[in-house]
Amino acid sequence: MYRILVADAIKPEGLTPLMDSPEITLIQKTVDEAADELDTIDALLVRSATTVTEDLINAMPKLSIIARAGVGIDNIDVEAATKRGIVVVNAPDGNTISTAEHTFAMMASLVRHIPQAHSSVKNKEWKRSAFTGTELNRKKLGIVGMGRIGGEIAKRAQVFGMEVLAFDPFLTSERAKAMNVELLTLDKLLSQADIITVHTPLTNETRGLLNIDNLRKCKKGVYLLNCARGGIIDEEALYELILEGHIAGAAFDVFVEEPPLHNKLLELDSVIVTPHLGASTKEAQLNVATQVAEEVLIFLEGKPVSNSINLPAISKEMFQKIQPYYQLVKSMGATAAQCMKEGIQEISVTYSGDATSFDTSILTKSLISGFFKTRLDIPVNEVNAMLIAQERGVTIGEKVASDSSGYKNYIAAVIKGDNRQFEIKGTFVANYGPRIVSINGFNIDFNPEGNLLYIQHTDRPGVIGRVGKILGDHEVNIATMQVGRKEAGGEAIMVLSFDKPLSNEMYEKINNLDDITFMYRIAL
Ligand SMILES: NC(=O)C1=CN([C@@H]2O[C@H](COP(=O)(O)OP(=O)(O)OC[C@H]3O[C@@H](n4cnc5c(N)ncnc54)[C@H](O)[C@@H]3O)[C@@H](O)[C@H]2O)C=CC1
Ligand SMILES: O=C(O)CCC(=O)C(=O)O
Repeated sequence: MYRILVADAIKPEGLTPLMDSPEITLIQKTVDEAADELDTIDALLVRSATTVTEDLINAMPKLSIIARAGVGIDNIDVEAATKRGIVVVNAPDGNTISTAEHTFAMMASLVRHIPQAHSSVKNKEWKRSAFTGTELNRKKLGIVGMGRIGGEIAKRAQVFGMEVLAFDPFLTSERAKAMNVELLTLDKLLSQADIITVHTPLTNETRGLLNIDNLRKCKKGVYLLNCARGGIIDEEALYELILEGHIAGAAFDVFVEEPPLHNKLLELDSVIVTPHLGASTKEAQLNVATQVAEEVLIFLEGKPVSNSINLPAISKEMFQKIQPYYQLVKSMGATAAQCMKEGIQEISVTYSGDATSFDTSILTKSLISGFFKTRLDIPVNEVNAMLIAQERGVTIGEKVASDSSGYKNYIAAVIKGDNRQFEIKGTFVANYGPRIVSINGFNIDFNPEGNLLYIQHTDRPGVIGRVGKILGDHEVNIATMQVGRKEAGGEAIMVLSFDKPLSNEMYEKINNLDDITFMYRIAL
């Protein structure tokens, strides 16, 4: 049974897949109202009203997924979530069109003074010349942040006869050409545009991206819009430059402080505002609610999500391809961790054969999480595996190789420890499952599952029999047993599996036998 806290106003129709699941209880309360039950919550759904801080995350020990019904994730401490192994998902394109349309409506309102004229007429005035506006036709629109929303605004602007300038450090010139926009530096865009609109996320790089210094480079009489996030355009600087008459006016949907109770911009007639309404349409709210509900459901079913902020995106088709290898790599990591009782410096993973036909980074993360899970008592999964390795100074390597040693697919991991190296290789055999096929150069073939005992010993007659006798004398049933060696009379290995974990007594008895070099209990 999973308990999901829906902390903000998310359209109920979109949540139907969650409501219909017998495995799920939906709790529709704010975080404050749910204070007494935060420790029971498995999943948290928010819009922008709830700030998901590290403290809130820590108050929810069972939390495994945070879903943002919208795009911006600046209200979520993603770093704190990642550290805890909590997946963060959003709804990246459900509100794109609504936000682009809202920005466009704001732009038209701004240059034609529609809100001011509206208020004036409602006040029984009839001042026509006071509200003389400017055409959009043949004006230059500067778009800062040419992503999904920026792109939709560009299309609409072109239909209105505008020339579109763009600044986006991640936009290629080919893409800019295809969109028929002129890619410029920020300074050039600022100096050429008649109207400037920002559509970046709010990050450390974009906070104050438009500030007192570079806004002075704008043409006199420029109009500015912020329908992305409060703070991308410095509010103080804008206020000052409007008072100076350098900037003609601005349209803001978003503010540093929301609601903007202490914002001086609201005192200015030439500033028009809306209360963060970009995504507030029936369509967008249904889209984002449906997207996050589906993601949460998929996640709780143990399948990879598509719109994660802190995990690589995996489509359903890709998941089908990758799924067989999940268990294999997890158990490879866990086996290595239990056979290496020392600090480690490096884990490198090599993929060959069919295992190279997709993005393997998620598998490497799974292998690393399998490794650290057995060593740490904090939740470790694909979300925080890399961070955990990095914090412990472990270097991670990933490569592909053409030689798959005769297997259809082949995954090899080498773990370098402080004193020695451990090598493990595995494959997935259709209709048969995951198999470990080599450990430290010994060929072997076993199913990495359950309670295992790995024994390295001298290849001499009677060793296997003596191990078997001790176990038989104590009524311990051996479920499976595989052996491997490099050469007759040298070192050999055996891997046994049991229905129950092997007791300390049994372990000691076998370990004390002659010819045993070393052995490890492995729980998978
Ligand atoms: N007012 C509202 O209700 C809404 C506001 N938003 C805001 O709009 C933002 C953009 O949304 P999308 O277009 O869907 O995101 P997106 O990820 O598709 O586009 C963001 C673009 O910003 C660019 N960018 C990143 N850093 C930059 C920088 N330093 N300078 C210039 N460009 C930079 C990226 O390369 C990307 O192309 C969201 O992050 C969110 O904060 C989104 C939806 C609704
Ligand atoms: O939830 C909302 O209405 C805000 C939407 C938004 O700002 C976003 O999706 O980034």
